[in-house]
Amino acid sequence: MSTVFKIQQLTKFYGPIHALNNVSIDIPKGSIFGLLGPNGSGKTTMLGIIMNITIATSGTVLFNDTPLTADGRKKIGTLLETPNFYHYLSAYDNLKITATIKGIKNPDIDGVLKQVNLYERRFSKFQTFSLGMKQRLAIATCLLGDPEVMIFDEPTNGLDPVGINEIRNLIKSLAKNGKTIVMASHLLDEVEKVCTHVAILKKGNLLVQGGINQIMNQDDMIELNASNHDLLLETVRQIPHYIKHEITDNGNIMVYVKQGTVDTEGINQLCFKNGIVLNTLSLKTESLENIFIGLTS
Ligand SMILES: Nc1ncnc2c1ncn2[C@@H]1O[C@H](COP(=O)(O)OP(=O)(O)OP(=O)(O)O)[C@@H](O)[C@H]1O
Repeated sequence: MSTVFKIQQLTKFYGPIHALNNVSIDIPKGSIFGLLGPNGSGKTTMLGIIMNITIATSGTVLFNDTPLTADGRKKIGTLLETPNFYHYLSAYDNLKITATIKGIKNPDIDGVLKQVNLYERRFSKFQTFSLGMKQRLAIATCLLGDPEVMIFDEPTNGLDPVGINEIRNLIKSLAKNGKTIVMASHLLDEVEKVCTHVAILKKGNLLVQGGINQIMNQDDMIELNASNHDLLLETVRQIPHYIKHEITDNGNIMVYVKQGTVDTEGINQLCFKNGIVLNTLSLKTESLENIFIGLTS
């Protein structure tokens, strides 16, 4: 996978505030790249530097292996804040005006409206749109110049679950059609469901980056319980590839085994051989939220 953005040793000071500390990130072509971090961790600063809006104190950003030029900038669509739309004009007319302001010649407005699934409503007034539709129209403005990369800051901010789902599906379909998406988000569940790659920042430091599967590639967990709790506690240590166990809030036993080795049938047989009848046996996966909290707390 080639790299769209190569961010190298980026450092940013705002006066005494150290917003980014020697951060290096590779953003692969075709990825949906989630930039995560608690408030004030440097996400917006990072996006600003990528877009040449904010000047780095030191470090470099390469776009397709070269420093970002005005021509390169045209290949990047950004949605860092919600654009102003005319409430009494249609989706079509709003996009026509945006294209004129952006100096885009012969914009494919119909094509863009189809991509964001608003073509059927192209002649409806903006004020009749749901929040999700308004945000899809905002994303449509980024698509007007047919960018290679799209950068979003909190793209589902303020949307209800239906709107969030609409944007999630749209982002996935844009990536399927070859766009690279970079998005800053607080919503870990959203990132887990949408992103192919993530980087986690904390106080300007990069904690982890990589493919979502690689980052989520934690040990397997099995939740167990039986009426003979004490005997079960002794037995769990005999489970092949046992690492550790914890007691959960509801009194079950969470057993961690080496990733990819879990054998639920074997665990059931082992318990039964030891005179234990399990009343709970379920395979669990670590959520990105748990990993994030573990890394940032
Ligand atoms: N223009 C500025 N002047 C001074 N300090 C700034 C400026 N912009 C950001 N900062 C500081 O830099 C640090 C990183 O801020 P940044 O907005 O990049 O983080 P963030 O992860 O995007 O936060 P949030 O999730 O709250 O938007 C914070 O301490 C912030 O207060």
